[in-house]
Amino acid sequence: MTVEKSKELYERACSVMPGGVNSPVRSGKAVGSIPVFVSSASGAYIWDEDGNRYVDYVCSWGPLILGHAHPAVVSAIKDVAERGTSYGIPTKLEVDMAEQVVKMVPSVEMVRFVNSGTEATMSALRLARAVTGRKKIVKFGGCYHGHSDCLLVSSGSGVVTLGIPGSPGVPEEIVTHTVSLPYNNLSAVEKVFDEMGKEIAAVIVEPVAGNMGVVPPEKGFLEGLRNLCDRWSALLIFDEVITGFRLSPGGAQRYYNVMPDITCLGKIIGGGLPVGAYGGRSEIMREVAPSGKVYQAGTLSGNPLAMAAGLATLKILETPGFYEDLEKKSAYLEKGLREAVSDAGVEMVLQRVGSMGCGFFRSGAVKNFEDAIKSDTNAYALFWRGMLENGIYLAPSQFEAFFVSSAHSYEDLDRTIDAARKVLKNMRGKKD
Ligand SMILES: Cc1ncc(COP(=O)(O)O)c(C=O)c1O
Ligand SMILES: N[C@H](C=O)CCC(=O)O
Repeated sequence: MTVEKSKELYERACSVMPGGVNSPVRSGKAVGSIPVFVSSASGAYIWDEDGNRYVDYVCSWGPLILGHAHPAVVSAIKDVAERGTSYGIPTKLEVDMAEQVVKMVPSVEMVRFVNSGTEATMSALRLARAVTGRKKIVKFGGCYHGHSDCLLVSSGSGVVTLGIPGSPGVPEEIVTHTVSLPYNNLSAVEKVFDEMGKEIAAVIVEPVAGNMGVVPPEKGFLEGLRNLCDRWSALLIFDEVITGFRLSPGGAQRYYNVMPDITCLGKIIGGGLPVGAYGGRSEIMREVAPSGKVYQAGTLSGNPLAMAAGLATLKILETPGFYEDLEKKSAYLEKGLREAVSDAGVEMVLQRVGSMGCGFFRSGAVKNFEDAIKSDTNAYALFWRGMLENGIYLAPSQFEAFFVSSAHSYEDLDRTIDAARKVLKNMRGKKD
């Protein structure tokens, strides 16, 4: 396998873009590689500039639950593009899309579309602070909610992958109102509420953590957060940027049957185009300008191409049996990988919820960030490079998820399991 063209592009990229990429997680730094440069994609596959084909489990970091270039999504985008790409004036598509989201996500009665998950969480927090008249927010170590200042504390995703402790440029005064606690530790949350409950505006949580690898909520954790927020009149924000429309048509809130006050959405809602959204009960959402005073705006918000791609995607997700099929495929992959791990005698813990999962190179279940960072990242790097050589594209970080899409065939899954078996066997006793 040659990646000469990717190498050339990477050299050019590094002289004109920081680190050669437009988002840090794309860099292969953490796995001792250069990034491969993609030239095209279809279904479960991506092709790089050198013509190598890979089965893709990054799926654009989650949005592509239908796989790449799904015909219905492409056709919706083409159809709209021919009539204009942006107006900055309301469209019927935005109304259709908002109605669709309200129909699918149980706790959302009104929604505002933005352009990214970062905007969604940032705006949700502003709204929560305005509604409660309080300043403090509680988040959890290893959860990632985008890169807005007050949320870049004990963050997952690229922040942990690249070993960045916080971020220079974020003033201390801004993060003094952010309290970070261990995921799945309800008594730590209780303690903080006992100390400063009347100052806490909101608790923001990834209902399944997907940015420190994949860490499911322990039984009672989400319910406990709901109860504490109710007791102290704080708002519960579910950051469903990853889990929204992935775990069920109604996201993690439907999957676990725990309702937040505000839901942040992104990724799948845009069908592969840049969209985010935040929504909740009408009485809360009416506080957003122009019906209320909480300011939040966007030149391209509700962009017709993005609305069309999102709507086409969400409609397909309503097909009866869609999530059952995805679960079967994901369980098949998990079973095959478990067998490969056990046959190879390598220490790897597989954690999966629905079609998102990850393998931590360590022993024992991972319940929080502390556990996750004890993984052997050198072993992951070795595994990643081996899988790439065998035509399987995984996230270039131990602390990200793999995603199964409806486009992955059982043949693709078998190919992945065979590759893992071969790579893991070769790894025994070897480290970076
Ligand atoms: C849970 C979660 N929240 C928020 C974000 C931020 O979204 P975006 O990258 O679209 O700004 C991400 C991913 O990046 C995410 O995984
Ligand atoms: N883990 C991030 C989102 O889920 C990865 C996306 C990015 O930051 O580029």
